[in-house]
Amino acid sequence: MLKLDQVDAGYGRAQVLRSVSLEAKAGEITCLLGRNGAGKTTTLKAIMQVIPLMSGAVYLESSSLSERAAQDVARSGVGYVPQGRRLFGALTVAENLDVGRFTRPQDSMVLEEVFELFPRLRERSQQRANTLSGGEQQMLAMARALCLRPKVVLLDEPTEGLQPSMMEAIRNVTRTLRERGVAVVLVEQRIEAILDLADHAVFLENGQVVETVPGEALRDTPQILARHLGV
Ligand SMILES: Nc1ncnc2c1ncn2[C@@H]1O[C@H](COP(=O)(O)OP(=O)(O)OP(=O)(O)O)[C@@H](O)[C@H]1O
Repeated sequence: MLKLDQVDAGYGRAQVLRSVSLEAKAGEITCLLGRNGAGKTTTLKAIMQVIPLMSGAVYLESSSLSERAAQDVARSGVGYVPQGRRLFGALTVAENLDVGRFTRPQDSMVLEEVFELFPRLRERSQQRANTLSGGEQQMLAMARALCLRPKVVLLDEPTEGLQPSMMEAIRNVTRTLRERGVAVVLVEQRIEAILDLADHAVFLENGQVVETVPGEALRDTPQILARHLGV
């Protein structure tokens, strides 16, 4: 579904990613793991073309996303939920969702479908985003990205700072996306939040992919986590 082929990318002249190749398949959760500063967020930004590639390519199905504008990448089927959520705080829940649907109104999710996934947002549809709890804000950020019915969803630390019940709600929606055939790319610091979700894990170190393992290996072989994350 989504493929990175030997991607080099960074900020200005500072190269962060070095020849990163990975694949995220439909109906699977691919976890990007690595220590602080390993390049996980930078990988998501390179997929979205928020930062330009120095070399290599990113493909969605067979079409190249390289050198497209970020909003074109979103329109062509990649939903991005960045760290920190980036909501419009002064707008209501419903208005934030309208922004999500604005670029492709004809086949975007109707509000009813979004609210089925996130019932809590239905009750708060007229509430301003900046008055929502952290967990509700994360739900809104995910809901907004899902409005365009993406084929691929990139989630950057979606459970960061959330209490367990909210964390579980986010994890459940992530599972639902997998069941619906979406390719999910998940960045998480908290291993316990992804251990049972991962279909594949890709370990990054200093901007390079150092190992890719299936989810079962992650669960059955604790040495893998110890080796790469020191946990
Ligand atoms: N806007 C930026 N300008 C310059 N360098 C940056 C920028 N953003 C990140 N970097 C650098 O790129 C490297 C990778 O950062 P990145 O945020 O991708 O790591 P990460 O694996 O997501 O880390 P974390 O788990 O701490 O979020 C780091 O050395 C970081 O300092």
